[in-house]
Amino acid sequence: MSTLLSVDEVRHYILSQLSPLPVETISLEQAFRRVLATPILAPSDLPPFTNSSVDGFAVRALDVKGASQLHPIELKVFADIPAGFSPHFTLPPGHAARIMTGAPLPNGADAVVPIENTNLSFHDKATQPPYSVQVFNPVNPGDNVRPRGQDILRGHPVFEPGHRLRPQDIGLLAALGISHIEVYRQPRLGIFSTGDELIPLGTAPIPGKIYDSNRLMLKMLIEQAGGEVIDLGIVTDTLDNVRSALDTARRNNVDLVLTSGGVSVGVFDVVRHLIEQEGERHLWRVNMRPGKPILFGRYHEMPILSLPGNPVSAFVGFWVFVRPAIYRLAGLPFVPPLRLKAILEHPIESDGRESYLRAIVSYTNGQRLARLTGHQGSGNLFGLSQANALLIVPAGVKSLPTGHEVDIWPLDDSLI
Ligand SMILES: Nc1nc2c(c(=O)[nH]1)N[C@H]1C(S)=C(S)[C@@H](COP(=O)(O)OP(=O)(O)OC[C@H]3O[C@@H](n4cnc5c(N)ncnc54)[C@H](O)[C@@H]3O)O[C@H]1N2
Ligand code: MOO
Repeated sequence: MSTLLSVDEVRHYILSQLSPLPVETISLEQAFRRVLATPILAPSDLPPFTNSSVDGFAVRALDVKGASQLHPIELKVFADIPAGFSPHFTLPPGHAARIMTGAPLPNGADAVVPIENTNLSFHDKATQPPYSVQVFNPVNPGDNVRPRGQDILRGHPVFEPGHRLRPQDIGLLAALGISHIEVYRQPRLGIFSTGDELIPLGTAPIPGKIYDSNRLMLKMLIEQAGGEVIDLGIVTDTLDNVRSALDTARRNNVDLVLTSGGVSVGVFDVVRHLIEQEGERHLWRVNMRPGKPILFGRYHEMPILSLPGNPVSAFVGFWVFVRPAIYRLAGLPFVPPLRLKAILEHPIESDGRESYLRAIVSYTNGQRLARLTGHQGSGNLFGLSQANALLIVPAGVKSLPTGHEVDIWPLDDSLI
């Protein structure tokens, strides 16, 4: 048997064949999970003006020096500053201005006394400001004041290119008044499943046939990774049908085609045959379990990544190769997936390929413990669904004893 390529070699090669997609301008409304293509510098200070962090009275700190519960200091209330109002006056010495949280501090004032430290209670918005206020506590200059630019100064870098926008980032850009941004175009992936045995969901069971589970799973995985899906359905095992699906993908200008099934050594493994005869097969078969017969190539320039039909092989192949490929197209830098350590609860046998086994990892006495879920056959989706991590056995290793420390990939956030 020819030597199999290593997982790292294959991933490296696939990434070298793909580049970030062209840049487009979109509105911030559409920006969730999109990847910035240009740096963003703060166009203005944030907050844009010095303002109060409490509801209370803006004062000159010197005026309330020595104030106490027994000896309050009384100040005349000069004005009212509701949020949204811009005060065009200077607070005269010996005076206070009623101010609401977020409202601009008037010139002359250098601190705010919270309403709780005065003889007054909360007023509703419509209430006229009182004639005077008694202050029970002193304040230092700057107390309860949020200076202009405290959060970020104009011209300061906010985000670098390659940053994927989260809700809080979008909130920040909105606060800065940025309504449009330049991002990499979202990767568009065409997907289809191959196999004469496949029937679509919603049809009655037929002897010898199985439901096409890969397409739905891969569709969700693509969307989770930030890609857009062009669903090309189920394709039966003929060269004509596979060619026609690939041509449809080309017409839809997909950035990458993802297929499942038909890449092993069977007579009906038509995806591989078609790519070998009418496209370019760049690589095939990786030293990995499950997922060995993965194929990468091109069909009339269009990159194609073909995953094995076994559902767990398709899932693992996606995690190991397709997700990084989508990230590359999306303009994200390659970051190796987060690996954590766990201790084996039982011995493990492997076949020497780099293995991604389905595991349940739990915390006991501050340690992560790992055990395998059910039968590890690459067709067994239940075992995958039970797992909260993939347990990685390195290439060349055939057995690991109880207590051995292994690497795991969390499949959900509960382990992080
Ligand atoms: N003689 C050999 N046979 C096989 C080898 C080998 O090296 N020598 N490799 C095995 C390995 S490893 C894998 S993985 C599979 C992959 O084969 P294919 O990619 O060609 O996939 P299929 O044969 O089409 O299907 C495999 C398996 O998966 C089921 N399947 C396919 N598509 C779907 C789908 N969309 N949803 C659910 N299940 C699907 C299919 O019915 C088969 O059971 O080859 C081994 N054989
Ligand atoms: O590589 Mo296959 O994916 O072992 O099942």
